[in-house]
Amino acid sequence: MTKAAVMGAGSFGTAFAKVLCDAGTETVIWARRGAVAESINERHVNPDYLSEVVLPDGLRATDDHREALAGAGVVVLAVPSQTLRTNLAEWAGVIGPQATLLSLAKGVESGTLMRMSQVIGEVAGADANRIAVLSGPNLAKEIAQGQPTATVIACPDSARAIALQRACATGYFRPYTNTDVIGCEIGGAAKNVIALCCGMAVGIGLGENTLAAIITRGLAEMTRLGVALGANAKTLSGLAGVGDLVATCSSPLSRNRTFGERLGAGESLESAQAAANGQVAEGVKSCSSVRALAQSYGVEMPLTDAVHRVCHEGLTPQEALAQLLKRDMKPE
Ligand SMILES: NC(=O)c1ccc[n+]([C@@H]2O[C@H](COP(=O)([O-])OP(=O)(O)OC[C@H]3O[C@@H](n4cnc5c(N)ncnc54)[C@H](O)[C@@H]3O)[C@@H](O)[C@H]2O)c1
Ligand SMILES: O=P(O)(O)OC[C@H](O)CO
Repeated sequence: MTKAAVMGAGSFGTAFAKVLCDAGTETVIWARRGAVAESINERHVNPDYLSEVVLPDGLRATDDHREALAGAGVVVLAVPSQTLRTNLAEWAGVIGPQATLLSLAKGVESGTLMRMSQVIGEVAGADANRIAVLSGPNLAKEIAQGQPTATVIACPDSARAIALQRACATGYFRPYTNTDVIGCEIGGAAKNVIALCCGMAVGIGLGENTLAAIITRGLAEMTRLGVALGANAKTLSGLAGVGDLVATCSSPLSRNRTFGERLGAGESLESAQAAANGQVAEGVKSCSSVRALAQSYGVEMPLTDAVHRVCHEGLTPQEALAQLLKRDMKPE
């Protein structure tokens, strides 16, 4: 049976490692800190993330990446998108030549404007058929509690996608397959930015009409970008697009929405960052890379542009909102 190595013991790495174990897949999780690995092995608890969840007895943990990766047929990359390149560079030499690389990260790399599958291909020297991405409405805490959840596993090689689907399907976790890696990745990266925007609206004190408008127009702009990059528009209207957009924009569990809410309520970027307690709100960096990617393809993304200007150019959320409403009238 295939062994899976989950590289990263943050919220989603921990929740997904539990899913793999519950699906009957032999799983080892790599944690940066030895104390975290020790706690998972001895007390079946990750003290830093989802600490209220009891992890399966069968989940092994280590802070030694060589030990985690030895013999792994599936390597799950569960680190933030802006550190994936550096992390993977350390690990690439010991990943098996046939292993499937599954990215959980939702972001576009700053500077290179690469999607995560592109970063993985470049750093690991892996063929696109070996690289898969998982994306969908997947709030880690709800998954760890065993709440019914669906997701998408996208890989150009359908057989690998099906093998991954089998490796993580449980009574509460239902993965669908897709070959549209670009659509899934753009959905995952762009919805974090739209969730920041929704959070800002909530922080300002606005209601459901505004949120529905942001979600719907957010979907329109992320679909424009995805299609320009070669995605299938249907992917963006599925779980990895609309699904994730709705979950992230609506849930107080979302780090991106919560971060936006703090900005909307008048907190500074630094103060919102401090309150995040080291947990990643990917949209804060990806708003700039998604915006730059869109600009390079001549795609208009007014909400993403507004979020970038609030996060990085000193505009207040109220000013950004006023500017959005002043844009030229147009047909839907
Ligand atoms: N949390 C969720 O609900 C969720 C769901 C779906 C997808 N994701 C995506 O999964 C990815 C990982 O998210 P997460 O929630 O596990 O994040 P997190 O902040 O909870 O954890 C990040 C993990 O990466 C590790 N790490 C390794 N190298 C690092 C470095 N140089 N800097 C910072 N951290 C480093 C940290 O130790 C930690 O274990 C993100 O791209 C996120 O968008 C998260
Ligand atoms: O907590 P967030 O905002 O990173 O969102 C988590 C997941 O991506 C939701 O699908």
